[in-house]
Amino acid sequence: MELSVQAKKNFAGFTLEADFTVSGDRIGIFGQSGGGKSTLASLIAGLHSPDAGEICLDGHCLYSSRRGICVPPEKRRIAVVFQQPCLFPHLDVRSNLLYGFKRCAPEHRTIDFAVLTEVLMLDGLLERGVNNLSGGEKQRVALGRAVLANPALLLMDEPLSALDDGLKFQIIPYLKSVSVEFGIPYLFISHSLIEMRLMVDQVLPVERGRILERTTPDELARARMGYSQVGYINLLRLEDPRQAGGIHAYRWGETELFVSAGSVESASLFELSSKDIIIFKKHPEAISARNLLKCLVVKTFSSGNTVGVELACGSGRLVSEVVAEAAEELGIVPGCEVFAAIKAASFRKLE
Ligand SMILES: Nc1ncnc2c1ncn2[C@@H]1O[C@H](COP(=O)(O)OP(=O)(O)OP(=O)(O)O)[C@@H](O)[C@H]1O
Repeated sequence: MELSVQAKKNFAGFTLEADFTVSGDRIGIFGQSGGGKSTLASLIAGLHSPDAGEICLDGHCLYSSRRGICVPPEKRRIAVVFQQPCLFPHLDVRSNLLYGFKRCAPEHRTIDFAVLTEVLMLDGLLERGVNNLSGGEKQRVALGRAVLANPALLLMDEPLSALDDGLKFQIIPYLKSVSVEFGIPYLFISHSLIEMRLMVDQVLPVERGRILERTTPDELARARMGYSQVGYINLLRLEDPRQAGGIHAYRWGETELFVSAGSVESASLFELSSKDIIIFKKHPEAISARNLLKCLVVKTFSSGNTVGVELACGSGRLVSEVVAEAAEELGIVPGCEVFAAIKAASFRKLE
């Protein structure tokens, strides 16, 4: 997918100015509340018109003030999924889904209904009224309906914000798999950096109506580390859990990690803040932290007043954070060996 936007939109007290071209299948628009993300999305989808400019998707002009073009929303082949799933309350799941087909020109009706409902795990719910669904199930129906329209672009505006963490991280694999399975590129809008890192390959940060330089979600997380109270969030998929005393032991590549949260049932995604990893230059004799990992410093980077230290622990990577003076005093430079201590309680289970 290639999207180019040169557009200006003025509201009283707010101006959005966008000038970018992106290509790729999983693109994020990230920024704090009020920055202009939804305004940008509405210009792309055609829900609002720019004051001036040009918007093109895959070489087709959707809007051009100069050429007097403004393709109506239903003709843009852009499906939108909002924060709150807007389903028809009087229709069951099947009829809500099939509404997507109706929005689709016959020549584009190529998405296989049975395959889609299987990918989204909706096949057991088709006869159910949508009022009897959980929030996550409703959002999967909204997504299915959008996908059945076989759009050239799926535009998701904060689709996970209304869900609690457990559901959110369960839904993310569905969101990604429909894109892969049916070859539908998406633009994913969120103010959550973790969602960005799990959902997209490239990010356009939006700040006070301006679109900043494109980056990767991980680079963005590193750049913001020193300015964030939560630091850089390491995302670890831990596997093969087992009970170990009162806590749990998980396999992380070649390493075993001890974690207070969790269960013995299945692999899970955990977060671990860069602030919760303590670096020792020498082996500490006796510490209370349950995890002590021998690591190699791969890279260091600055962010605010802190230094990010990228550590290789076998095939796994972690980012720790130390104040600049500590990094200098300890001589933490790429290539040196260190020990990383992590308390079992520092891991937070996401799914
Ligand atoms: N129709 C409108 N009329 C007037 N002002 C508007 C309109 N739509 C948005 N705005 C203003 O434009 C600014 C950007 O809003 P927008 O919804 O695009 O931000 P956002 O980044 O999506 O925020 P959030 O994450 O809170 O949804 C805000 O100051 C908002 O009040």
